Amino acid sequence: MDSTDAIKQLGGGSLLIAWQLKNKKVLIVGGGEVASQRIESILTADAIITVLSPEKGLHPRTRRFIELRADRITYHDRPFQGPEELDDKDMVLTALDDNDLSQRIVEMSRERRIPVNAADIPDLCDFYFGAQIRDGPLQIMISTNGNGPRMAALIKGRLQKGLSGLEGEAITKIGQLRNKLKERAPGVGGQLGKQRMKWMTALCNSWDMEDFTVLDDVMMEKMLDEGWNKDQHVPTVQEMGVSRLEKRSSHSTPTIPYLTIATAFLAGAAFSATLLSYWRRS
Ligand SMILES: C[C@@]1(CC(=O)O)C2=NC(=C\c3[nH]c(c(CCC(=O)O)c3CC(=O)O)Cc3[nH]c(c(CC(=O)O)c3CCC(=O)O)/C=C3\N/C(=C\2)[C@@H](CCC(=O)O)[C@]3(C)CC(=O)O)/[C@H]1CCC(=O)O
Ligand SMILES: NC(=O)c1ccc[n+]([C@@H]2O[C@H](COP(=O)([O-])OP(=O)(O)OC[C@H]3O[C@@H](n4cnc5c(N)ncnc54)[C@H](O)[C@@H]3O)[C@@H](O)[C@H]2O)c1
Repeated sequence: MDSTDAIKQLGGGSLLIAWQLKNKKVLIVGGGEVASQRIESILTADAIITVLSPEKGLHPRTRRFIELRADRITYHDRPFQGPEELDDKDMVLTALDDNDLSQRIVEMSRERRIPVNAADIPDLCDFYFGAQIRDGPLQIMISTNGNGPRMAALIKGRLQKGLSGLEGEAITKIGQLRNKLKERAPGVGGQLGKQRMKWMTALCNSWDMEDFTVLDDVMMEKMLDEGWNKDQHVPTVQEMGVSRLEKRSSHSTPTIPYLTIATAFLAGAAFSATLLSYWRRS
């Protein structure tokens, strides 16, 4: 990537970022199907939403969001009135069947330097939405940079097939462990920061991702006591007594992924007993 040619050729894409919208004010103009998808995405990001649309144009999903999430959504049953609608807003989204109005709202937003997305005018968008895969803290966005939104949805399906469905849980556990580590080794940057990063990186690299899902509070403390606190040793799965007999292979199979040896033994014993009694009867 760092070759001269590669550096000279950088460009033509968009910046992929995880925008932090918590408690920011988002205006959505329009209440149809696309608006309902926007509301879902924006609610996920904990923003405060204002929806503007005549009541007769509301999609049933939009209606449901408005009814059920009054804590986050203010709804106005009226058409867009003018630039004052943009006062205090941190982001503006249009999802309108009126291309001219959409364009004017983009211009108004631009004058006020408010980031704006117009669902019907890609060329004027400051950012695009993408197909999303979410699993707890794991967020994957697929973007075709405006070329083929349906393709993004199809690629999402492909990627989902390759995930175990346990990644989100594993990441949650890693997040908890990182917080505990930061409590033991506080501070930003410096030598300690480097050591912390090295330990976390080595740990993440050496365990199977799914193994992290079995960690509980006690095991995390043990890992830090017997790992980090002892010369920053990276504990192995075996040292931690993590026993894994079965790994969930597909996103769509909601089986219990981990069995303790005892449970597996009991299950095995019960199976053999059933088999034996069947043989005796026949
Ligand atoms: C990914 C997704 C996310 C989301 O919307 O949340 C998304 N569109 C989705 C679906 C979808 N959209 C359309 C179809 C019909 C088939 C087709 O046209 O392909 C389908 C398929 C379907 O519904 O299955 C029609 C369409 N889309 C845009 C226009 C305007 C235009 O292009 O002029 C038109 C009318 C075109 C026309 O009139 O012909 C524009 C945009 N749509 C984007 C995102 C941005 C680019 C993202 C990217 O390139 O990756 C961008 C640029 C702006 C934006 O919206 O931010 C979501 C799938 C989510 C999922 O299923 O998981
Ligand atoms: N980006 C995407 O993913 C995507 C996908 C499909 C369609 N689109 C485009 O997005 C737009 C919206 O699609 P949709 O299916 O939600 O359309 P829709 O017809 O269901 O919704 C249009 C909404 O605009 C509202 N509206 C109209 N005039 C208004 C005004 N003056 N003030 C406030 N609200 C007003 C209506 O009440 C309605 O709720 C279309 O232009 C479509 O081409 C984008």
